Amino acid sequence: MGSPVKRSVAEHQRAVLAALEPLPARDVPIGSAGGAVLATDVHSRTPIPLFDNSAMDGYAVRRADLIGAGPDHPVTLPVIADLPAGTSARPQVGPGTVARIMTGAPMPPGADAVVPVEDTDAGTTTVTISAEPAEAAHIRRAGDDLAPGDLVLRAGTRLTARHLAAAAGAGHGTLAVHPKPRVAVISTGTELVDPGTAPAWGQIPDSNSYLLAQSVTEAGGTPVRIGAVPDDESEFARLLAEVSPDVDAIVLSGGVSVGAFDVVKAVLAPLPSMWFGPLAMQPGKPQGFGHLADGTVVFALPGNPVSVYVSFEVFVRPGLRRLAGDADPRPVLVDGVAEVGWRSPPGREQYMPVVMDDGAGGPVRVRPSARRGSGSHLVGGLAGADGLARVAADVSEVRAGDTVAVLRGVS
Ligand SMILES: Nc1nc2c(c(=O)[nH]1)N[C@H]1C(S)=C(S)[C@@H](COP(=O)(O)OP(=O)(O)OC[C@H]3O[C@@H](n4cnc5c(N)ncnc54)[C@H](O)[C@@H]3O)O[C@H]1N2
Ligand code: MOO
Repeated sequence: MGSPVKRSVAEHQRAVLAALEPLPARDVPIGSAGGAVLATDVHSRTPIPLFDNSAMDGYAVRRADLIGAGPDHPVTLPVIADLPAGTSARPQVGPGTVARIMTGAPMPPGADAVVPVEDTDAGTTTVTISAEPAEAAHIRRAGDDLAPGDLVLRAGTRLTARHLAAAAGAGHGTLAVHPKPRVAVISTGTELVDPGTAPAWGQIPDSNSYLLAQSVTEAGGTPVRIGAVPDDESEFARLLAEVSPDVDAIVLSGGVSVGAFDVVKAVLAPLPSMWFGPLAMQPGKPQGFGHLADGTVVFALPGNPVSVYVSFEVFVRPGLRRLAGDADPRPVLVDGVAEVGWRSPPGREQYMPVVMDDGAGGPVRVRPSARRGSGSHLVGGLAGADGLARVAADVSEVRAGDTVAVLRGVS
């Protein structure tokens, strides 16, 4: 049995992204659009502000009535209306009169400035004003911010709180977004038990389905955690058929290597739409990717927990972000300086879980987070990892002081 040629990490990442397209856009209420990627440009439907309005609680006045007013020359005028924010009244403010006005209320016709209440005696039938307002004082003009038709948000924006506020202010109750991918998570392995239950001899807790479900959430998807299933081919095939109509993607762990009971490979490798093969990567060597006959995307990851974490960050997260509409979902790496040295297997691109020390303004410093390095079974050490240091396939040893590329994890 010879070793098949290994695909590089970059080739596999390209193959994954090339096979995926953003999910078709749909209109959703803006209250549900947070975190999604906008599918179309959004323009303002109205001017912002919508109408000239007061920036202060005070009095809408005709400035000409108050030329020369001051503490030593107070001017007393009748109050002809009371205008709270939200009023539909539009009283005419004639010469020698004022209207009491609150912040956000529309400026009444005839008035051309606002005097803050602090510069008055706060009267309600007549008011004594002891300041001369500047021209157009404390008026917020219609369209100061945006004119109708102005661009508010660009297609491709991942919507955050401030984007939603701008869209709402511009008159939009719904937005066209790429939906969040729904992603089923299934762990395969007869040895797996639910965490917290006592494992019998030979059994271990299923950690992968929890890692993957939470990773899907953190990547902006909606996880459907099925949990652990035994290595039974017909049961596994039935489960896939049952789950796939309800989801956009399925992330599997385990059963993709060359073992005698590798159920994922046994059931899926015969499909022409699935690719299986070794990657020149450590950890994460055996992988599968493709889709089921109904189009559901499948990521088949190796079972070792660190391999699952690394494979998610390098392939699955970018893939899910592509489904979610991100134009360039490839991971962003930063430079880090190795605090200690470690070994890397020749011919495989290594992803070493590392602690990242951001330092005080200096370069990021990194060191392996697990006592025993990048072993793919070291699930305990994952908890201390802030990111993954990438070591090129042709490098067999990282020395203290070397610069490595680091993929920062979700914190
Ligand atoms: N003869 C060979 N054996 C192996 C090779 C190889 O090239 N030749 N590759 C090794 C590498 S590298 C990896 S990675 C694993 C991948 O194997 P599988 O994807 O088939 O995974 P399993 O055998 O099902 O499990 C591997 C390991 O991970 C544990 N595991 C599985 N699922 C979970 C889970 N949900 N939670 C926690 N731990 C899990 C499982 O018990 C095994 O210890 O193959 C190597 N072997
Ligand atoms: O590829 Mo395996 O994930 O190295 O342990």
